[in-house]
Amino acid sequence: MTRTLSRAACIGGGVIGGGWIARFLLDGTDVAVHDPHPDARRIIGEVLDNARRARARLISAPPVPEGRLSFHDDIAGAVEGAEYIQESVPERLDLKHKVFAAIEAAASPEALIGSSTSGFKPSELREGATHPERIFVAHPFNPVYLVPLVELVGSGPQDEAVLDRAADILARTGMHPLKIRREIDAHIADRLLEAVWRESLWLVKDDIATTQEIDDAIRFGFGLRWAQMGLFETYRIAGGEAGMKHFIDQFGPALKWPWTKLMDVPEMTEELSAKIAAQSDAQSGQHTIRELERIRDDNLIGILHALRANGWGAGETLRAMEERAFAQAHARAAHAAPDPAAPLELHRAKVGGDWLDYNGHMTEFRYLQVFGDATDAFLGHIGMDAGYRAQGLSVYTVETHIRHLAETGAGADLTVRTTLLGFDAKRIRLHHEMIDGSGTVQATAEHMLMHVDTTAGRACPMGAPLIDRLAALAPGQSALPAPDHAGRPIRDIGWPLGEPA
Ligand SMILES: NC(=O)C1=CN([C@@H]2O[C@H](COP(=O)(O)OP(=O)(O)OC[C@H]3O[C@@H](n4cnc5c(N)ncnc54)[C@H](O)[C@@H]3O)[C@@H](O)[C@H]2O)C=CC1
Ligand SMILES: C[N+](C)(C)CC(=O)CC(=O)[O-]
Repeated sequence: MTRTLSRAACIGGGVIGGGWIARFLLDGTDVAVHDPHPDARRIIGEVLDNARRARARLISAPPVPEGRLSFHDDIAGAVEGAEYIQESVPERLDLKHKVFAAIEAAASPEALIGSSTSGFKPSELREGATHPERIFVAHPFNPVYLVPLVELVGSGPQDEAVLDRAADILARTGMHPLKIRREIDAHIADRLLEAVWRESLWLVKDDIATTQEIDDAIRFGFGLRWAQMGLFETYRIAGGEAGMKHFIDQFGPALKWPWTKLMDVPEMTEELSAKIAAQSDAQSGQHTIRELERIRDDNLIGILHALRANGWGAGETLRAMEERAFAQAHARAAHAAPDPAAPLELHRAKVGGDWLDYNGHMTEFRYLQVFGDATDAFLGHIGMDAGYRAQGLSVYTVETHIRHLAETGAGADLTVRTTLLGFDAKRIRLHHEMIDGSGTVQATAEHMLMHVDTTAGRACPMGAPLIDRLAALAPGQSALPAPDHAGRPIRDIGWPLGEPA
């Protein structure tokens, strides 16, 4: 299992700093924050609420125990003992220099210092620094707790090692680090975004389109394509069978046509600013910013889930993050020391909003998912880990009986209590009880598992440590009262009609 960053410091906890804080905390890292804003705790708390909600919907693995959040009156207090420091103060170079000076005065010499800057180059950020080589750009995207990209920029080849260390740390939090080859104002993504932004300002200024119409042109059209194939792959397809070469031959000359004002920025007068703000209010003013954040988050999660299902782009980053969360959960289960004379609590889950069916209840396959994950947690607990499976040995479920006992709704915090109902050389019989936060039993499941030689494709006796761990659990587990429904089939209701049941 890869190691979680133990302590991070976040200097600045606004829109972006708040997102960083959430990403680190929800990954189990302790986060020390300095932000002089009088409402910093409230604002960060609200961002965290949205981030927790999003994370529970994003990945089905049991949540990693959150890190500890602490607030500090000065930068020195926040950076003390931090392995990784992220600066997210307003985009002013003089302010960033002051902040770096305060960080350097108190931070450990090994600590990495990333800056969220959208536009400044590392060489500018480093002016006056005592250890300039460890200051680099780590430019994230809003919301930082959901969007995986982070652009990493150094000042030259000598910074490779620092960027590699940062990439390793940030990849472990589920990010997709993109190392930029050479420093440049506004890195890669903001240069692209600024081009679209400048054209959009012209369209509003010249009364060609409103903010709503421009957003529709993006979200009903090319914006849908960008999340999955970007620009060049999309245009390759647009070249037809002849591909990119044909595309360039056809549309290359258009770049000389008067389609674009990209080199020319409209002056941001009071009038233009007020016009944009009024149109934006008309477009979205019915929602609070926090509501808009939740709408955005739910849509992003849906897109990420679709990409994960297709094994594509940012979906691959999500899959890796989820696998890591499951591996951490299984490792926790393997090291857990629950009372062997009581049902074993080895798995937890939260019901995501997209887990519901048309009745507003948790949909059927999610029950099997939660019970399946609880079985995996149990198997991890008795020592069936990746190393065991690598020997060509595993466990297959050969029979399942689920009872649905309550109307499990969105947001329910589920705990699964597992009882070992029996085992022999090749089989394990398990009972799971799924309870919600109030202790109400939502569902139960009984499974028969078969130990198999996966290469030969047939059942075979279990090896150590499984059989030894099962034997150790047996005295306590067999003393528990067996559930009265254990071993019962679904009740006969009489068939053909009229025949006694
Ligand atoms: N907002 C965005 O969409 C993005 C912003 N960024 C970059 O992130 C950085 C921060 O931007 P935002 O979060 O949008 O700004 P913001 O204005 O929302 O937050 C800045 C925070 O820094 C705090 N602050 C001010 N002086 C401070 C100091 N001396 N020490 C500690 N905290 C201090 C403020 O109280 C505020 O909470 C900027 O460099 C920006 O370019 C990067 C990606 C996206
Ligand atoms: C507008 N912005 C330049 C601050 C945007 C970014 O830096 C990245 C983002 O999240 O769009």
